[in-house]
Amino acid sequence: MNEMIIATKNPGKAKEFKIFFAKYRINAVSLLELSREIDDIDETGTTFEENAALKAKEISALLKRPVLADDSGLVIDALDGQPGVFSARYAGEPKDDQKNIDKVLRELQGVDPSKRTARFLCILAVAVPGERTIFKKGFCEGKIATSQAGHHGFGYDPIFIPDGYTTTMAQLSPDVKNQISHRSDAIIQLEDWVKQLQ
Ligand SMILES: O=c1nc[nH]c2c1ncn2[C@H]1C[C@H](O)[C@@H](COP(=O)(O)OP(=O)(O)OP(=O)(O)O)O1
Ligand SMILES: [Mg+2]
Repeated sequence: MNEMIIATKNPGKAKEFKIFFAKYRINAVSLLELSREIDDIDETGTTFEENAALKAKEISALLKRPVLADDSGLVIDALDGQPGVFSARYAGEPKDDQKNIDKVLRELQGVDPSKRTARFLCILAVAVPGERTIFKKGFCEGKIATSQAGHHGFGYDPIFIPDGYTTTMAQLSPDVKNQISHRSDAIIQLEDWVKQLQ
C-alpha cells in the first residue's frame, strides 16, 4: 500500500485522514507515527494558507518527499472571525481543547442563537520537492451551541452544530462528520491528485 505523509501531530485529524485515504488504498501516516522525532513547527503565519504551507514545505524539505498539511479552525461571526487562525491556542499555551471551548462559550454568553453563526475552515497544502505547492479550501457552516455536548471528534466539535442538524458535531458519528466536514470538503477537491498516488 502506498503512503502519504500528513504533517500533523493532532491525533483527531490523523484519524480522519486515515479514513479518507484508506478509500484510495493509501496509508496516511502522521508525524506521530514516524520513527524519527519531528520538532513542532512554529505556526507563525497570519492566514490558514501560510500556516498550511509552512507545515507542508518544512516537513517535505526534511523528508524529501510529498507531504500534505492541514491548517484549520473555527471562524465565529459574533467574535469578528475569532478564534480563526489562532483556534488551537485560543485560550493560551499549551493548547487545550476544553479551555478553548470554555473561552468561546464564555465570550458568546447572552448572544442570541440567530447571531451565533460560525464555520469550520480547512486549508490543505500539498508540498512536493521541486514543485509548486497546491492549496485546497473546505468549509462547514453552522452555529455555536450554548453548551457543549458529545464525545466524538476533537477540538471544537462539542460546541459546533452543523447547518441541517440539531446536535453538535461531537454527537454525530464519525461517518456523518466525514461526509459533511470542512476537511472532507477540501479533501474531495484533491481527489484527482490522490488517485495518481495509487
Ligand atoms: O474537525 C474539526 N473539529 C473540531 N475542531 C477542529 C476541527 N478542525 C480543526 N479544529 C480546531 C482544532 C484546533 O483548535 C484548530 C486546528 O489548529 P491547527 O493548527 O490546524 O491544528 P493542530 O495544531 O491541532 O495540529 P497540527 O498543526 O499538528 O496539524 O482548529
Ligand atoms: Mg497547529
